[in-house]
Amino acid sequence: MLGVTTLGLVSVVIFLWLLWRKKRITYLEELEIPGPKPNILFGNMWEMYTKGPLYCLQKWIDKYGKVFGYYLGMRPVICIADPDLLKNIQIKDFQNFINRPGLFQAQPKPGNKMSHALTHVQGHRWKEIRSVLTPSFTTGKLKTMSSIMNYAIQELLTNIEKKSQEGKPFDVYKLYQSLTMDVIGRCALGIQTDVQKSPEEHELVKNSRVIFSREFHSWLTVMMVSFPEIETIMTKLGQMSFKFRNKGVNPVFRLMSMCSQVIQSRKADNSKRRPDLLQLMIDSQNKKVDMGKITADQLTAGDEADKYDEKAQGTENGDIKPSESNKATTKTRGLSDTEIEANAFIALLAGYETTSTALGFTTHLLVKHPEVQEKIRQEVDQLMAEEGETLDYAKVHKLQYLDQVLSESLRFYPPIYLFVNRQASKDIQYGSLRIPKGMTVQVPVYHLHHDPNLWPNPEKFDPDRFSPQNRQKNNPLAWQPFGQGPRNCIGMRFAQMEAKLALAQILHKYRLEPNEMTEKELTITVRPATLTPGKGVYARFVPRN
Ligand code: HEM
Repeated sequence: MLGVTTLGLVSVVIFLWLLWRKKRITYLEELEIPGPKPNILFGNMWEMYTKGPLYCLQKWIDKYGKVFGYYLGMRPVICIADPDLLKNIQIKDFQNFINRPGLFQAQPKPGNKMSHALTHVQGHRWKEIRSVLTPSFTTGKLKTMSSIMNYAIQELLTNIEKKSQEGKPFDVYKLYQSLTMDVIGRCALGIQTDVQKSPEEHELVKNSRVIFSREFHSWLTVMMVSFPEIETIMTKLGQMSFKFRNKGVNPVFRLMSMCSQVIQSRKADNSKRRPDLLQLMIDSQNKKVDMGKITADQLTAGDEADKYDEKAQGTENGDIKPSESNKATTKTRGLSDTEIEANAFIALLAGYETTSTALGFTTHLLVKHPEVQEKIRQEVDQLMAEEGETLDYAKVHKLQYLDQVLSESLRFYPPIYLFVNRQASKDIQYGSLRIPKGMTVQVPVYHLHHDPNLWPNPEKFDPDRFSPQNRQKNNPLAWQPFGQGPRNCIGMRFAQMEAKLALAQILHKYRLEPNEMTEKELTITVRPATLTPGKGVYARFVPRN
């Protein structure tokens, strides 16, 4: 009797659960947004898992157009590959799309430190934290950082020389990972690590590599998004698998605790003050941040002149209006200890992963295009002959062709392809498209970058797309390696300067040629949000005479 009752109850629960799921996966249909048919268990995640997200998103764009909906598990997503619509969402109506939703996981729970990191923090607090961190990336700060970057780049060059002399092919992507960890450690947190002395062994890089090691093609990701009910269990399993691959140590906790030690030691000793990101966060604790003065435009990282100027009034970009909350705010509290820790941690990871990947991708493209290498070399040689061999912020800005090459490399291989997402904070209508409150809007960065209507002959690597004359023809919203709008990448100018300083100095010293390990077509590993060279990046570094 008890058995029958239990069976009945279980059946009812399963029935209601399936009913709930059925309701969820008809949501986009109710909104009349076209898209692939979802499955009651996995939404459209199963197809993405088996065929890969790059393939699926392209197929769906081809079939349903530049605005379509699909289900990442149970989460409905509106994917928008139309730059005009994106301009509204990311820039004009930014105040209604401030938040970046978690895609594969719900937002970290409030107790989780990561919920305080700039990448995850929500609403008004995001603006406050971003306004504290933004001055770390002003022109003045970048100018002082170029010498620190150069110092680290010399160590990279020494490593390349040593490896080349050993005579065996080596993966230069790994050397780039140590470089970018070294640079971000020095520039953001003021720590001098010997990370480049032992590029394959250092604890900082080893832990970070594990954190970024998960692939999109992972059953954990599929289960996490498809069954939000068991997200906590899946998160625990994810942590266990991290620990398993990292000799029993949770790499997130390890890096967090390293950051915490650095913060404590800086706070304890005033003589350790430095003009860096960490110091700005610590100093904010004794101040009130005046949000009344800060506009959305000032928070947008851009490669033109500084926007973060206390005296600046109004907006430089006519499309960005100061938001309601900007107008209304007054002085607010600085960063708490937890916020400092979370943001030190995220700066370390963000500064390390993407910039090294961009350097790796660009190196591969340069090996394939010796004529492009040669043009950069001529530009660098000429600049160095006229202004000396030590490069700095101002000199790097004169390397116009190198800038074109980096922009084209970031178009061709955007290191981040599935992270530029926004969440609607209220119902909003664009023509026949209704975006309801809470909906996730996704920018398919890779596909925008390879859209033949936006980039003629998109599979051709052609730095001339970004020449001063041609640049004006490009739709600015069609180039999103760093996202767009006030929530774009805060480290954009930092990353560009670091990559250009490194490339200029490598090419001044070496000619890059293919060797027996160089892949004709680079294997790309598709991770949940990033693309990385799957089998490393190999080149012969031939010293110039
Ligand atoms: C080539 C290198 C880099 C690439 C391709 C890149 C790409 C991105 C992208 C696509 C976003 C999301 C933007 C959006 O949603 O509109 C982002 C956000 C972010 N990036 Fe980067 N990034 C790079 C380097 C860096 C560096 C060096 C740092 C730190 C110094 C950094 C820190 C951050 C942070 C903190 C955010 C979150 C910003 C916010 O939500 O306000 N990134 N990045």
